[in-house]
Amino acid sequence: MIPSLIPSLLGGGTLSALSTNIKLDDILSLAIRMALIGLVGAALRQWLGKFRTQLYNSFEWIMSFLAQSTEVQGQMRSFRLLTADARQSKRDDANRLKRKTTDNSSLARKDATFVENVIGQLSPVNEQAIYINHKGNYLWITRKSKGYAGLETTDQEQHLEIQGLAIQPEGIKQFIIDAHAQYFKKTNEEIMIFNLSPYNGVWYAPIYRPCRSWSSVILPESQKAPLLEDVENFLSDEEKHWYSDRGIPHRRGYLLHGKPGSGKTTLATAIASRLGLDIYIINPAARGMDDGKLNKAFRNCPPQNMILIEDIDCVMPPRPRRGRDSGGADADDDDEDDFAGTQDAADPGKFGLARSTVTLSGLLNAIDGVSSQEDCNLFATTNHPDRLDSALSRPGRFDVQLSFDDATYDQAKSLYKHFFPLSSTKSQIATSPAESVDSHEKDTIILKSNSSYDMESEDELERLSDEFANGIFNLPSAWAANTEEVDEKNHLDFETGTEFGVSMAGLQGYLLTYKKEPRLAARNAFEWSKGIRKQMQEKERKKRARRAERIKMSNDSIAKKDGNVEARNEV
Ligand SMILES: Nc1ncnc2c1ncn2[C@@H]1O[C@H](COP(=O)(O)OP(=O)(O)OP(=O)(O)O)[C@@H](O)[C@H]1O
Repeated sequence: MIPSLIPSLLGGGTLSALSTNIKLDDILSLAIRMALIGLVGAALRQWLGKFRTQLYNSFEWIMSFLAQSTEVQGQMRSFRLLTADARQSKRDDANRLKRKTTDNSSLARKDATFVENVIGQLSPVNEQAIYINHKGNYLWITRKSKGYAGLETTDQEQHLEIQGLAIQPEGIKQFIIDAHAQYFKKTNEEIMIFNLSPYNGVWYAPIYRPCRSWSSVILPESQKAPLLEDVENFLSDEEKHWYSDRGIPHRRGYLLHGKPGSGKTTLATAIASRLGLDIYIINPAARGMDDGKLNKAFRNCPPQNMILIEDIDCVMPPRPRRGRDSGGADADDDDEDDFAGTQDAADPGKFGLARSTVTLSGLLNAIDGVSSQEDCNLFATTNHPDRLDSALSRPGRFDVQLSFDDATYDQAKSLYKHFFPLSSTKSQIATSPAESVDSHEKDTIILKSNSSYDMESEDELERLSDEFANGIFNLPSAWAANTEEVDEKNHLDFETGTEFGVSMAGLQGYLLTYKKEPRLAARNAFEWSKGIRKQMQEKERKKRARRAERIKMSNDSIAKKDGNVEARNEV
């Protein structure tokens, strides 16, 4: 009946009726089917489950999942390609660092990276639902934002709305579980590092880095082993219950302090690698930071991980410049420009971010306020422990403190041996059964198999490492026989008796220039350290001259004041 009415509705002529008769039937049946689907859909939609990405950065990891699922990418008809999204969804696979490509040109590598990271990682546009079939469950995902038209909104103002069918109650849940698992998936050889957005205090997508092997951190075992044990013990269930039974917040702080480039961050990374912890890095002095964002960052950091505050002294207000202001002779003005407080307030800085306004009380509150995260290790590093407020070292905040210094003679030797291991060791490790090799030591193996020099014997390695360390510390070769005496001479120039120090980072930089020439590295060490010595002496000379100048100016000004007083008295 209905089909027969249509031709007349369309104008009724015989011609049109004849030519459209079959097509109209098709169209009609299609329309009826669509109407039915619409009706069923509308009915089902009444029962849809809904999820909004507002918790635990779920916006980030679901976007990342959408960007990396080939199934979803194939279904995506409308998309946007923004660098911000690409960064967000990028999975910076640490294994890529180790991957070998047949075409080794940097252009080919760049192309491959671009294809992997950007093309094929498309993000949905706002307000347009994408329909996906995730493991047989139908889902509607809509990206929404509270931003203003035409303006790119920040992550915080955006969310995803996920809808699923009521008859598939597990659909949304399964999708969220899978998206979460993929985002936080890492291999045993990777470590996840999270950085904080200074715009809104939300954790960015993680970057993946190869684990730092325990043996590559060259510090006395008596220094690093107890620290590892302490962290491991703290994270154990037993310890957690102990704290909770006594109503004590389950937190522990570790302060690593000392000279730059001495291995503070490296040790923290090696501990995280060893215990499989993710690292959440906070830089309170970064532009855009304030107490609120700092607090939020701490709260949103998942438990059983490591929070790492780099250069914690940067939140302290700048000290008065004693030397200049009061004429004191002990001012050290070499390093006064790294405080948050010295950032130029008027300068809008990169991306219009204002200078950090994080306060000491804000930091203390974030660390151990009532609402602060528990069950986390807090690591902080500083080159200036003397600048820290005593409130920070109050018991319960940074209970474990570890001091780091410039390289010692023994460390220099060990670093040399780490760089140029014996070729025989290489074959020994390479032929051992895979399972017997500690996974954390694997990078050492890579280092060995990449080296193309030949070290003849253990004796030669010992002799060259001595030559290297003697060269660095300007010691005659005889000193190597008496290590106790050498230890006493660490950080002193043998000839002049003046202080001399070189960081492990500095030694590493030097050895990197001789990757395949162990003998040359040992032979030239003295010349290299002589250059450093000269630079240090020059720096010291300038510092003394500046001090003398300040003292003179101060004395002149006192004399002038006294002269004025005397003149007035005479008048
Ligand atoms: N003890 C060490 N053992 C092995 N490598 C080290 C050691 N100390 C420093 N290095 C090397 O030097 C570089 C810098 O080290 P790291 O960042 O850990 O120093 P840091 O003490 O945290 O410095 P800063 O105070 O300037 O942040 C790294 O590449 C690391 O490999």
